[in-house]
Order: sequence, then structure tokens, then C-alpha cells
Amino acid sequence: MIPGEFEYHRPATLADAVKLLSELGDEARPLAGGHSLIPMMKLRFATPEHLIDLGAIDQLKGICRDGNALVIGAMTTQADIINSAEIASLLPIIRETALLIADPQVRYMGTIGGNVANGDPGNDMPAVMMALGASYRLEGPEGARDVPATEFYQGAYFTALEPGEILTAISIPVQQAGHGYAYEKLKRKIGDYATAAAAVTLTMADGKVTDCSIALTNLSETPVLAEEAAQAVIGTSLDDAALKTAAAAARAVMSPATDARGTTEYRTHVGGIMVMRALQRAAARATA
Ligand SMILES: Cc1cc2nc3c(=O)[nH]c(=O)nc-3n(C[C@H](O)[C@H](O)[C@H](O)COP(=O)(O)OP(=O)(O)OC[C@H]3O[C@@H](n4cnc5c(N)ncnc54)[C@H](O)[C@@H]3O)c2cc1C
Repeated sequence: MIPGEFEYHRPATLADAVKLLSELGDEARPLAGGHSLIPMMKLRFATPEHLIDLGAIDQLKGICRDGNALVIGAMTTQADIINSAEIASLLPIIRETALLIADPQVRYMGTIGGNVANGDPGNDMPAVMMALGASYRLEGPEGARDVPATEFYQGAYFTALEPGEILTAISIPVQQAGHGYAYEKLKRKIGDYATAAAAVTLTMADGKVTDCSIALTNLSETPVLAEEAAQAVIGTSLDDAALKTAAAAARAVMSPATDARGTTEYRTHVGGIMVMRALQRAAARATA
């Protein structure tokens, strides 16, 4: 359980980090909190020759309001997110999700940027970002571009990041006041990755759903937006029939592997239950 040899770099600016990453090519990897990358290196599933630590780049840290969006710097830790008053009041589903990630030790080191850039289908934040309509700012040798979270994930550990690019920030539209939200995660024990999880945001008027978004964690090779499931509940009061229709539509886009967390059939079954629970809890929280 000892990583292979590597050279450690700690650039002070984003420009230097991008330059290093571009010059060193495939053999270099950005290092954020290290709580996914270092375990992978210890198992020799990743053997980068150069680690480019982003920890000294202040512009990658912090949370700020930009018009109708909250912008979270990539090197903001899960603990910073949990302690942010702005996140708690404007985007509470992000705080709820951060509290379900691993344990306090991991959350003090693990970053939001590392969580969404990693491409691990078991990471919790990507589905939440999809449900919220977030976009990722990527900066590389050719300049900056914004990619919607829904277009970022291409396969397990494959993302839209091009060689030399660093994910610098996440921009998330502030949700309507009174919106309902819930992240439901089934896990085998505290600190584990999801067996199945679902993120829901919705708005209601006169007891009926007017807008809804549903996304799934660890139920496919990538996080998935369950668009038909969300459409199925619009205009309903989320009665039993609507919940069951949504669960069936969500199950239709799930394809979890059989693994230590359960068989494909079991994980698909409980995935539908996570969708129903998240819808019910989100509706109970909606106040508009
Ligand atoms: C015991 C344990 C339990 C865990 N349980 C969960 C869980 O339940 N849910 C969950 O979501 N996560 C879980 N994690 C993972 C944890 O949340 C990680 O911290 C997170 O996945 C990666 O964030 P990081 O900052 O540590 O990134 P790192 O490990 O440093 O990096 C991860 C990958 O992303 C790349 N990367 C990092 N930052 C950037 C960037 N800004 N731009 C481009 N590429 C970048 C790195 O090169 C690397 O390939 C767990 C980890 C541990 C050790």
C-alpha cells in the first residue's frame, strides 16, 4: 500500500498549474484533497509521475454570489460547504449531501472540485450538480470554457476535461425560494459510498408539482439525469400512482453493476425506492 515514486509540485497560481499540467502531459495529475487519488495510487490503480498540488492557489477557494448563481471554488472543502451560511440558506441540498459523504476526516480534506472532477460514479456531488443545473468552469492552455454538469460525465472516470485543463469553479443557479429538495442515499454503513442514491429538487403550487429535477448516483457508469421520471410527476400531487410511475421511469435509466453492494436487480429496486423517498421528502419541504 505504498504509492509509486512521483515528483511533487506546488504552484502558487492557476496559470502556473495549467502550464505545468500542459508541459508534463499524461504523466501529471492535479492533486486536490487527495482522498480519492492517493488511495488509488496506493493500490497502484493510478501511477502518475507528477502530482500538481492545487492547495496553494487561493483563487480556487471560497464561495461567492454572482448574480443569480452561487460560485464555489474547486478547492473548497466539503467541511467549508457544511459550514457555509449561504449554502445552507440558498442551496441546502448541497449541505445535506456533503454531510452524507464519508466521515469528518475525509470532509476536512476532500474538495468539491475533486469530488465532481474525479468521474467516480460513486461520488455523491455530481448527481446533485446535475439536478441543480450547475456548470463547471474548466481552464486550460486554450483558455476557459463552461460545461454543464449534465454534459461533463462520459463514462466511469472519463469526463469532458481535456489535457492540461483544471476545473476551477462550479456555478450553481440559486433555486426558487420555497423549493423542495432531498438527497436520499442508501449505504451499507456510515462512511460508505452509495448502494443507490437520488437527488431531487422541485417546486410546488396549490399542492401540485410545477417543476422537478431528479438525478441518480452510483446507478450507472455515470451520474444520470432521470428526465422522464421528473416529467412524470409534474402536474401531480405526488400521490402513490405518481410516485410509482416516477420510480419505474427512473429504474428504466439505471444499469448498476452487480458488486459488493448488491446485485443489479437489488440496486435497481432500491434505486427506485430512493427516488420515491426523495420526492416525498422534497415535497414535504416545499413551502411555496
Ligand atoms: C474512506 C473514504 C470514504 C469516502 N466516501 C465517499 C462518499 O461516500 N461519497 C463521495 O462522494 N466521496 C467519498 N469519498 C471520496 C472523497 O469525497 C474524495 O475527497 C473526493 O472524491 C475527491 O476529492 P479530493 O479533493 O480528495 O480529490 P483528489 O483525490 O485529490 O482528486 C481526485 C481526482 O480528481 C482530479 N482532480 C482533483 N481536483 C481537480 C480539479 N480541480 N481539476 C481537475 N481535476 C481534478 C485528480 O487529478 C484526481 O484524478 C470517500 C473517500 C474516502 C477515503
